[in-house]
Amino acid sequence: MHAEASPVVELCGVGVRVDGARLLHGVQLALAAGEHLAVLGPNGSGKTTLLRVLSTYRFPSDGDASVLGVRFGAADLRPLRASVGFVSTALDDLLHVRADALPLVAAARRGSLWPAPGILDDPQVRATAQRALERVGAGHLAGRRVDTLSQGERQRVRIARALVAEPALLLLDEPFAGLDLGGRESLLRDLDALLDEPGGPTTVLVTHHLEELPRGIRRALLLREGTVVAQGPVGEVLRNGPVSACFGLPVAVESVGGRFTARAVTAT
Ligand SMILES: Nc1ncnc2c1ncn2[C@@H]1O[C@H](COP(=O)(O)OP(=O)(O)OP(=O)(O)O)[C@@H](O)[C@H]1O
Repeated sequence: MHAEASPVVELCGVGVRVDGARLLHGVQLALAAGEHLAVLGPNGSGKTTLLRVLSTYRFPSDGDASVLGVRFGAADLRPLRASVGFVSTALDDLLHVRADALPLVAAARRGSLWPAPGILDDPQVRATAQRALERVGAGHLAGRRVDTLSQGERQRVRIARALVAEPALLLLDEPFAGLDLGGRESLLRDLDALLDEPGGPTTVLVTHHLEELPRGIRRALLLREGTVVAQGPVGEVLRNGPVSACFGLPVAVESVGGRFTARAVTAT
């Protein structure tokens, strides 16, 4: 078990190389319990690779990594995985599943995709799964078949499946991909509430878009070509200079009421 004071995430000089390609290089990161981080960067900058390291499924080629107090290479990482929720449409197992949301969420509590017959007979399992749906504003979807849900609704079911195991670390890879403006804003509100929960999971959210940061995320890390361009409090990192350097074009960043917007600046 990890000590209470251990950082949730600690990366020291972490690099990932695959077949001679350098996907990440020299990443330093420390996250304490309750600190939420946004990882931003252009396509191919290494965001998903970083999440895979944090999920413990990608072992770094260089440097030291610890998640929830367990150091990579020093202990079996598999038991740790139950405490890390990883939500990604790339791992999409929910697109064609002909089952209702509630048993699917309950199944995730046992680490499986397909709900075993009678899984909801246990009132505690049922209540836990219902609560996980409610935490992401999806309690009303409990009896809906997942393959009939909209993108935004299905995304909530994915997040509920991650939450039902009570993870200490929640990794969200582009949670707003495919959502329209209303869907994005609605999911943002639900994530805001989740991030504000006392004792809720430390969350790392990957996105390309500054507009997609819940207010509860107070730290940001900018990646470009596998290297950290800047990291720190959102108010310091999400500024014209660092964001322009990260995306490789002049960008004007604005912040209104804790939300950010970015637009490319064209020469007139
Ligand atoms: N197994 C692999 N072998 C070689 N290169 C890889 C492998 N996996 C990823 N890459 C490359 O590593 C780079 C970083 O990929 P990654 O998916 O982490 O980027 P990303 O920032 O999440 O991109 P996107 O925003 O497009 O999803 C990309 O150039 C990608 O092509």
